[in-house]
Amino acid sequence: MSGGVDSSVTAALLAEQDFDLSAVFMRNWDTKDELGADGKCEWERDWHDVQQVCKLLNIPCRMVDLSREYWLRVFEPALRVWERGMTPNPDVDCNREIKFDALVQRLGESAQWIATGHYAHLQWDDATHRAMLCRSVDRHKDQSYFLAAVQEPQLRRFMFPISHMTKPQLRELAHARGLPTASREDSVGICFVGQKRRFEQFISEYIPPSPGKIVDEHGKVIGEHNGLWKFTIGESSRVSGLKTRFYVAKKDAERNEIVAVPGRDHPMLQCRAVNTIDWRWVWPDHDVQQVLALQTKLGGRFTTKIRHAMAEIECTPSQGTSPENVVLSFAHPDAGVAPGQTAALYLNEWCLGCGTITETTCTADLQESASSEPT
Ligand SMILES: Nc1ncnc2c1ncn2[C@@H]1O[C@H](COP(=O)(O)OP(=O)(O)OP(=O)(O)O)[C@@H](O)[C@H]1O
Repeated sequence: MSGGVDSSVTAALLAEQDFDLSAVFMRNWDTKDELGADGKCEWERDWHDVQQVCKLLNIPCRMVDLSREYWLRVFEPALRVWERGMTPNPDVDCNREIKFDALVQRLGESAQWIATGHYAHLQWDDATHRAMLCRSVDRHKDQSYFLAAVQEPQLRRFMFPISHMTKPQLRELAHARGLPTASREDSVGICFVGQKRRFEQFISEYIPPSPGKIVDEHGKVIGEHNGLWKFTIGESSRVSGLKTRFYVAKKDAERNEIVAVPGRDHPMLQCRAVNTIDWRWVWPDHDVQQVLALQTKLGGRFTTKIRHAMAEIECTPSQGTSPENVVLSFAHPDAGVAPGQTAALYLNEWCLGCGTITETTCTADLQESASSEPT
């Protein structure tokens, strides 16, 4: 339980059934001086709420400290990715490394099943008796994207009891049960950065400034920046001294340069395909050929999701130049796609796994290669 309303309702639903239940709160962050507006650490407030809910439901609860594991396996690797000018997704890594691995190891045999308040659905495949990770009923809240790097042997021990509910239904139920967390706002952003702390201020405590140039698409210097990680691809940004807004099209880590373009519709912002590596298929024996064969068998379409909040893009997966490489070609261009991000692949409702984007191909790249082809 996290202290949020989703895991509170999860516990309440299970408490009404015949389970031998106990709650676990993970403390993932150790910094004592990061206080919220009320003078309490974020995790202290969360732990307090977990205890309140458990008291009401009459279930035992305990705290486990996984801050060391979180630091080593999620936060430090993410810092290295930000430093290289790329965009990691620590929430995907947190599920893979911490909730579905370090926590499971720590609980050992003491827990036969583990339930969380994720909006995702596990369906059981009749033929193989394996769990299929699927979207939840609430499409808007669906969190299967964050679980795309967790593999089936880990997933099969989990339950997602709120997968059939929408958030408004869940809040209603929380109020009806008188849960003290019923009105708690949804958590936003990276799980360890408290809601009130701004991302930039937080990360700048860990990554030193690294000044460099901002150039336009022709390489002309138009401004300066203080660190690649402060800029997000696709984001509109002000360059001091210039009146018009610019959009970040590219971050060049070797030159420590940002390429900015003048309009949101610029061809350098329109991503048409991504090259990905480090694939984690939810069913570990899957590969590109197998998922293409699945589509032939089951029908339907492939889509990819690159950020939680982003709309899905219809795509075609194909084998890249090496066995580790998967290329996802988009049916229509999309903005704001960046190296480092996690691309999850879906076949209809089924989330098949995810890879890490190493390279993007945009409309401008395609125009360039077409114009350089011999006529
Ligand atoms: N610190 C934690 N300790 C134990 N479980 C956690 C913790 N953080 C998250 N979880 C589990 O993972 C689920 C998803 O967490 P996440 O932070 O992504 O979602 P959320 O939608 O904000 O959920 P909630 O409303 O329960 O906080 C939670 O519902 C909870 O079951």
